[in-house]
Parts: sequence; structure tokens; C-alpha cells
Amino acid sequence: MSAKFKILIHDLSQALQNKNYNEIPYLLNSYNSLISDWNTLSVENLNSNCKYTRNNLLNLPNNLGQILILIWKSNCNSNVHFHPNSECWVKVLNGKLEENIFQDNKLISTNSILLNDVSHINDSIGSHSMHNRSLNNRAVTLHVYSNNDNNNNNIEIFKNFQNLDLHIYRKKIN
Ligand SMILES: N[C@@H](CS(=O)O)C(=O)O
Ligand SMILES: [Fe+2]
Repeated sequence: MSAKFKILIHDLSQALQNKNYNEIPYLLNSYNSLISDWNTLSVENLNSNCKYTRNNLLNLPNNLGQILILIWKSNCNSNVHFHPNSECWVKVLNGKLEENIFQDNKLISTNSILLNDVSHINDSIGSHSMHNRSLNNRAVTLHVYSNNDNNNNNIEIFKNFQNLDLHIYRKKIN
């Protein structure tokens, strides 16, 4: 993990702990994805019945939030699901995803989320599903949740990086 990525996860963690949710899209948008930054944290479950792999980067105490890296096999999707009592932000680190948003079981929008894009959903917006439409390439996404209970597709954590050392020594500016 690069220093830059470590600072991103640290800053996201602080924003979740302080419930400064407005900062989260800003932090995610400010980061430009580089594979070498997060390569070591994106471990794929090669079992063919696994549509996407969940790697846990951070699980905050007191239900304050969770950060994961998800790896999507080609032409694989999540089932339609809600995010009860949670905000959900998704940043595309590699490839692209299609997001379908539903209200009252009706499809209300289909969005392409491209490399470095950030999407956001909560239950007042609707339910959603994500689809990696590529037939050749995997997609990788960073998910930030404002609570710890977003395993909406019952896909277990594959690799747990919960003990990331996020202690950051910053140079003091003046
Ligand atoms: N919320 C899903 C991924 S997605 O389809 O937003 C999960 O964390 O497994
Ligand atoms: Fe989701």
C-alpha cells in the first residue's frame, strides 16, 4: 500500500469517526487511482461461484463504518439490495461498473461508473445493483459505508486487512 493510499484510508476513517460525511466524496474524488497504490490489498477469491470478492480494509468500532475493496469478476453483478441505516460511497479503482437504481421495484436509472468516478446511495435514493459488464476484465472498487452492516449479498469477507497501521506522520506545514 502506498503512502498516498494509506493517507486516503486514514482520512476516510477520520471522516467516518467524526461523522463528517460531506468530506467523504471530496476525499474520494481527490484521489487518482494507481494500481500500485492498492494492489497488495486487492486479493481475489478465485472460486468460480464467487461473483465478487470483498476485502475488508477497516472495520470501525461502535458501528461507525467500514471500508472495503471489492473485486468484480467479468460479467458479474451484485443482487439488488438496500443499505439500511447506511450511506454508501463507491469509487472505481479499475475498470468500470454499471449501477442500476430501483424505487418500488422499478428501475429508475442506469449509470456507468467509470474509472475514478464516485457514486453514492442510501435507502432514501433507492436500492441498487452493480454489474461489471466487461467480458474480459475485472473491475475493482473502493466502498465506504457509514455503518458496519452492509454485507447485503451475504458474500463473506475474503481477506481481512483490518489491522492496517493507519498511524500517519504528516510533515507539519508551518
Ligand atoms: N454493497 C455491496 C456491493 S455493491 O453492490 O454496492 C457489498 O458491500 O457487498
Ligand atoms: Fe451496495
